[in-house]
Amino acid sequence: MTMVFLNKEIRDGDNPDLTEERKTATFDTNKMAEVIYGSEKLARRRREISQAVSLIPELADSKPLPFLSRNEKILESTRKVTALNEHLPRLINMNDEDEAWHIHSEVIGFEGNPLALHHSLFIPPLVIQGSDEQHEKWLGRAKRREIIGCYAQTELGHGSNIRKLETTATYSLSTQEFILHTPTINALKWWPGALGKSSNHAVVVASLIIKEQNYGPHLFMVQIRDEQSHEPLPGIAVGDIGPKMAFNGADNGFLGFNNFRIPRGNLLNRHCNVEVDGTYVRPPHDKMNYAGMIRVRSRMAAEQGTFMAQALTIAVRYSAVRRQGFLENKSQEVKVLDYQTQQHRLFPAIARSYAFIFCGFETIQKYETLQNEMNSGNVSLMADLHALTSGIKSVVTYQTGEGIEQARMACGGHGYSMASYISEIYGCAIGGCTYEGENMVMLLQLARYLVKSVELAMRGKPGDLGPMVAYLAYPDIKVDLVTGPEAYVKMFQHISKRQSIKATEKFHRKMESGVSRDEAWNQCAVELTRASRLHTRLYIIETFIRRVDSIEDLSIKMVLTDLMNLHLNYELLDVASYALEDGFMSSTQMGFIKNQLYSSLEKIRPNAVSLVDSFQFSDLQLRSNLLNFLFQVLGRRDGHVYQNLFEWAKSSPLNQTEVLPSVTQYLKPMMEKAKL
Ligand SMILES: CC/C=C\C/C=C\C/C=C\C/C=C\C/C=C\C/C=C/C(=O)SCCNC(=O)CCNC(=O)[C@H](O)C(C)(C)COP(=O)(O)OP(=O)(O)OC[C@H]1O[C@@H](n2cnc3c(N)ncnc32)[C@H](O)[C@@H]1OP(=O)(O)O
Ligand SMILES: Cc1cc2nc3c(=O)[nH]c(=O)nc-3n(C[C@H](O)[C@H](O)[C@H](O)COP(=O)(O)OP(=O)(O)OC[C@H]3O[C@@H](n4cnc5c(N)ncnc54)[C@H](O)[C@@H]3O)c2cc1C
Repeated sequence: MTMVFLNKEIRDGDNPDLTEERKTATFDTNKMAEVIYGSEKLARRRREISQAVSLIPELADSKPLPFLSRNEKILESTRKVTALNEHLPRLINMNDEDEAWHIHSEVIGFEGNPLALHHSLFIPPLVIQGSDEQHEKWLGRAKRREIIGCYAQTELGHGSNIRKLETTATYSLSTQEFILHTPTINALKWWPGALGKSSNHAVVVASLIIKEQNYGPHLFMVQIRDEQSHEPLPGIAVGDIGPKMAFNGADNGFLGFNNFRIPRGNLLNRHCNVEVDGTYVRPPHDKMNYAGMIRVRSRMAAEQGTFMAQALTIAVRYSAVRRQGFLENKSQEVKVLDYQTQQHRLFPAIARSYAFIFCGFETIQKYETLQNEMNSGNVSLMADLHALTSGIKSVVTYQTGEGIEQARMACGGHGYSMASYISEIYGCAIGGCTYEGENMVMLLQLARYLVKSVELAMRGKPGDLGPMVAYLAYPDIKVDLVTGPEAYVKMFQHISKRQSIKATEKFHRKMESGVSRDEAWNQCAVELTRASRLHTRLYIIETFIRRVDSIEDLSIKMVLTDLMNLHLNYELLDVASYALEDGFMSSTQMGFIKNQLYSSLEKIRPNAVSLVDSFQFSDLQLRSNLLNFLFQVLGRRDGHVYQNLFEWAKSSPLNQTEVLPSVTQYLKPMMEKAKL
């Protein structure tokens, strides 16, 4: 039975420790979900979709994935994604990307699947870079899933430095074709998700060569497999790159071309073109072909925020049912969630999840504005958004990795078991530190922008600074943190500005001493990446404050203010040395920040479980359901972890027989031999 108690859903038969937590919450989790996901409708749709999915047995896992071989994982993820394909039109609005993302992550989970990249990396570049005629030819087919595609950019020898990609697309004047070629082993495409065994099409990034001149990376639509037999087309070598740290339900692949010909019309040519006579038509921005990467990076804050939120949902629920050790009362052991160290481990990460999701939605909107502007020929926003998303991508992926690892440790030994599901989430999330631009490389992209901005400010041209970096020209006026969030922002601005200036000055000094520009840059790179991180963390703080300010519901605003204060104090404490160094922050202020942090932990404690419940991940999504098979169990909404852990262990294939061949073949003979 389900009853509503103080606006909170309490279910009969749940672990009483979790029920007690849900009763103490001061807010309604449905209302919080509306704030997290942006509207009542979006939050409600997620619940409706989860509910509908839970009634379709074939969408549940038929086996626990950690017990499967790689082939079985791929078969199972493909079974689910194709079954889902059949149900999709009934379950979601097919034009709504958020609904599509939600239902896929719910059904497929983190292991990846052969269609994951089709929607996130194959269709979007086709939309962004393809002309209307090309949309007509391929987009409908792709959307209907008549063809399956991937995004093939990275090569064995080059991923970060895409100007040096070795795959060539040489224009043949005589046949009006492009000839795709892989001149060396290093030039093999390497890593693209779903390329290895599943895709029959790829958006391939290759260096465009016309009359022996290299025009740099361009995007081409390439059919790589026969649509009937699924065999690679002649001139194509393609396969799987083997098991990875995660995403083992997906077939990341390699791809090589042996003078493989494609029609001239396969260059994605909305913004650039090669005419019949070989004349190259330039795009309106040099880096137009990189626009798709900005798009993916702009989505990563919200995405990573939800990855971390899933790990935290598991860890916080478990911490509320796990009892170990004593506080004052020696007759009953305490919930581990009552330990200050446990709270310090988990609550700042909850705050970051909220912060990343809020920041993520703002960034996605910024990208949509950019996309509309680009469509009408205005590319002036590209540089700003490239810098911003480069920083956000790097900071959120790193901090998400930290947060998930804390969640794992917070679950003690059971966190280390695959029954927790946390290792799978971790493996997937930290991939984000590398994919879509290695973090250091992207931080250095933002640093270019910061250095230029500092130079403008130094040259007395603060009016030329965009709103994102206007603070670099602000005067240093000491602040009293007691006055609230704005003072924290000013303190952070000082820290970030000082680091950007220090790094820029060091860079200038190096060049003045005769070191070349590139070498000077490299000698300052650590300081430059520090500046980028500080700038990005400041931006995330500002978006958090903006979001909380905009909330009208008082009960929600109060708990989010507690979470925001925790975030402000945690972030500032983490970077305080920068402000202590130049005396901008006093040791008294430092003590104040620490005390505020500890008091925030206490304030959040009664709301901790409801703060993670508010993300409204279903048990299926956390792989904690027992729908029609035993699966990961630690984050279950009902909190019954122990009996389900035992069931999980019993379902291990190793336990299907009492005596394993390893014993009969090796251990027994060894022991027998020892007796002689
Ligand atoms: C449906 C879902 C199902 C289930 C869901 C459940 C679970 C799964 C969840 C998630 C998983 C999802 C997806 C799968 C995972 C992975 C997919 C991964 C895909 C990839 O990785 S694709 C490959 C990505 N590769 C990269 O990002 C490469 C990085 N490198 C670069 O971008 C460039 O090389 C770099 C570093 C920018 C340098 O380029 P270049 O050398 O050309 O430029 P310069 O450095 O010289 O700079 C010159 C100038 O140009 C400016 N600039 C650079 N880039 C841009 C840009 N994009 N826009 C605007 N301007 C740009 C730069 O700032 C310089 O300006 P300046 O001269 O300073 O003014
Ligand atoms: C899970 C996963 C999925 C992926 N999916 C796809 C996909 O679908 N399609 C696709 O095309 N690619 C994909 N990739 C590839 C990915 O985009 C690249 O691996 C990534 O861009 C990093 O490039 P790299 O491997 O060349 O790293 P490298 O650049 O070789 O990095 C190695 C080290 O060198 C450092 N480094 C490199 N250049 C610089 C520099 N200029 N300054 C300072 N340090 C530097 C880096 O910081 C890093 O520490 C995927 C990768 C992963 C892990």
